[in-house]
Amino acid sequence: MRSTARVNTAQEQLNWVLKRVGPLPIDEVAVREAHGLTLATDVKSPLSLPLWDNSAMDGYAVRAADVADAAPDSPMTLRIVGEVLAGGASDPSLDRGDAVRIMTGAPVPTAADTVIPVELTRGDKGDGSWATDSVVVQAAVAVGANVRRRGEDISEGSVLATAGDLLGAARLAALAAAGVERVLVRKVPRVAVVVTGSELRGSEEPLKRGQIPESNSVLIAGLLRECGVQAVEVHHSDDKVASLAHLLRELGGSFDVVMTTGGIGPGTHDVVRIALEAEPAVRAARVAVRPAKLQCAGKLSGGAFVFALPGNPVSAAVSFELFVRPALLAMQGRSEVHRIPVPAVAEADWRGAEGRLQVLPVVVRPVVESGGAPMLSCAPAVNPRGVSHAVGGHGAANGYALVEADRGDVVAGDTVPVILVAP
Ligand SMILES: Nc1nc2c(c(=O)[nH]1)N[C@H]1C(S)=C(S)[C@@H](COP(=O)(O)OP(=O)(O)OC[C@H]3O[C@@H](n4cnc5c(N)ncnc54)[C@H](O)[C@@H]3O)O[C@H]1N2
Ligand code: MOO
Repeated sequence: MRSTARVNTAQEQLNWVLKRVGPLPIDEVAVREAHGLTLATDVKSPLSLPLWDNSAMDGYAVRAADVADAAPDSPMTLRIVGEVLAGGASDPSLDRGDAVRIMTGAPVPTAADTVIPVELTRGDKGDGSWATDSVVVQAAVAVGANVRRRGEDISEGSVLATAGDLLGAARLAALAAAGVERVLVRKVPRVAVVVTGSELRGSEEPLKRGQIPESNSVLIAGLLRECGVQAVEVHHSDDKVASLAHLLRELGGSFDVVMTTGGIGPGTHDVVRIALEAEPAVRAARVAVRPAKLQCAGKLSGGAFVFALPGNPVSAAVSFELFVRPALLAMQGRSEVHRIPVPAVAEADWRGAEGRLQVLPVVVRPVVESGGAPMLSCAPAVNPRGVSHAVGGHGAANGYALVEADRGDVVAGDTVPVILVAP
């Protein structure tokens, strides 16, 4: 492992990481199994949506010209010559003065051009009731009213989804509606997480002096799920350099990404840093960001990309947000790997990070100033003087305020960029 001589900016560190990761191979999966995956190719719609002209209302399919003179004082009576239900394949013909009962979603007969909702007609039992043999229309209707035209939503052959799209519920429904059964997606990285620290108590063990409950694996596994990595293998290292180095070698050969937390400081027992010293393509960097200034990342000899994150829980979370999340999305071939900062009004004063990008966990909420436009406000979720260990307050944060290195302190009422990170 080598160490950077100078302090990098967060952007430089991110660029360094992104240069060393690329999209994983492609898999073919059923649309119904593809939720949360990333599309690997553009998909053109094999069908037009709607597939054919169909009714937007329960009512009568007519020729608008036949009822052009209808009015409350000169109603017109139409002869009912058929009925089409949703799913019905019939195409009844209409002569002048004919109507066909039609239900929402049913194909509009070729000979009709307009649908009159049943509420606007008089039937067997008066206004708005259904008619058996003839129906009375008391108003003219515009040609094409209540007809959903073939292809008005999506035309056959047009691009329905683009390589790099996250396949969320709406996108998958669009593909399913267009008759797409299978899609090509990027493989999801296989990720192993190793937590280190002899002070960490496993679940259900009693707490002795000096011990704390282990929480970083819960944090990291959750953050991984939030960027598409569902299956995560978690290891608890015993804090011996030799066994950790052995574990990292093993995991490095069978995973795409290995993440560790803790043990990268300059301390005498910072075993991750020591274990990674033998890895030539891993780099220890000091980054001008607060928290999360210590970053070790790079390619393990076995092939996996390693992120050795600081042990402090909020530092680990911020490292994940700044460097790991974009890399994992890039590996999945996602077209957009960055979050979009939005402006929010600071609810309190706080000290900036003097020469470092401050990434402060905040609670972001919508506010409506009297008479003004609605906007967002943000309040520190943790004490800005001691962020990196404040795992409790961090739990309430739904975003991070990004205060640039040269900006100085923040004063209540200032506008600051925030990124929203809640799932
Ligand atoms: N002399 C210096 N000391 C420290 C420096 C420095 O530059 N010079 N940097 C500080 C910063 S910044 C950080 S961040 C930490 C990095 O330390 P490590 O990555 O070695 O982390 P640990 O010492 O192992 O742990 C730090 C802290 O986090 C708690 N922790 C660790 N793992 C977990 C876990 N899985 N679940 C919950 N909590 C965890 C651990 O108990 C410590 O309190 O170094 C500073 N020191
Ligand atoms: O810089 Mo450490 O990595 O914040 O808490």
